[in-house]
Amino acid sequence: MDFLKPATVLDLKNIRDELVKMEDTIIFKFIERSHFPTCPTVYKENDPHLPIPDFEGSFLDWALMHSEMTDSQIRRFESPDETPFFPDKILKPILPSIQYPRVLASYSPEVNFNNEIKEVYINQITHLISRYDGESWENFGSVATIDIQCLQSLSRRIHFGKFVAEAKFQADRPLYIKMIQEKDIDGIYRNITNSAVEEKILERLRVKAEVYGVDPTNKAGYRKITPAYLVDIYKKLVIPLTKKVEVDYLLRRLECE
Ligand SMILES: C=C(O[C@@H]1C=C(C(=O)O)C=C[C@H]1O)C(=O)O
Repeated sequence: MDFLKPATVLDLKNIRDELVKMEDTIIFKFIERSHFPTCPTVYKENDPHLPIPDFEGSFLDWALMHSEMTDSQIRRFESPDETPFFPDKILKPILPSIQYPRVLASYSPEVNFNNEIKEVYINQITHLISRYDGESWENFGSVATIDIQCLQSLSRRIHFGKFVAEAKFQADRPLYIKMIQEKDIDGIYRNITNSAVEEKILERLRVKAEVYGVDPTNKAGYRKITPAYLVDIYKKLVIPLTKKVEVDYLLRRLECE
C-alpha cells in the first residue's frame, strides 16, 4: 500500500494485509506493557501525588499530548492513516508538506474515536495485559512511553476502518447510497461485516500468541498475556471499534457525493 498511489490504498486485499501486519505491532507493544503493573496513578487526572505544572489532566495525557505535538512537527499527522488524540494541539510540520492524493472523504479527520480507544485501553485492556494490579513509582515514565505506543498502534488499526469503508463504498455505491439515504445503520453494519475474515483474524491471533510466547514464565500471582486475552481484546474491543469507524464514516459519505 502506497498512500501516494490511491489505487493501492483502496484495494481491500492490500488493506487487509496491512491489518495483518498491525497485529504483530500490537502484540509486541502489549508484551512490552505486560512487564509493568497497572500503575493507576499514570491515568489519574490531576493526581496530588503526581503534580504536573500548568496542565489539567493525567500524566499519560500530558506525555501523549507532548509526544503528538513533536510528532506533528515531523509530519506524522499529514499521513492519512494517522489520527491524533489531541487534534487541537497539532503543530505545523518543520518538514515540507506532502500532498497525498485524496483517498478518503474530506470529513475523514473528524471520524476520530481516540477518546473511546483511550478509555477502553485504560479501563479494560491494561487490566488484562499488565503484570499485576498495583503501582511501580519508578516506572511511570516507561509505562507512559509504552502506553503511547500501544494507543497509537490501536488507533491506527481501528481508524484503518475508514479505508475499509471507502473501499466497500466504492465497490457497491448503489447499495451503500441507498442504506445511507435511508439511515439504515443495521443494514450498513450487516454489509460491512465479514464474519469469515473476522474468524480468520481471531484464529491467527491465537496462533501468533502461542508462537510469540506471550505467555511468560508462570509466576504465581502475576498476570500474563494469554492467547485468550488477545483474542478477547480483538473480538470484544478492536474489531467492534473498527466497525464503528466504518459505520460512522459511511453515514456521512453522501456529504461528498
Ligand atoms: C476490516 C474489515 O471490516 C470488518 C472488520 C473487521 C476487523 O475489524 O477485523 C474484519 C472484517 C469485517 O467484519 C474487513 O472487511 O476486512
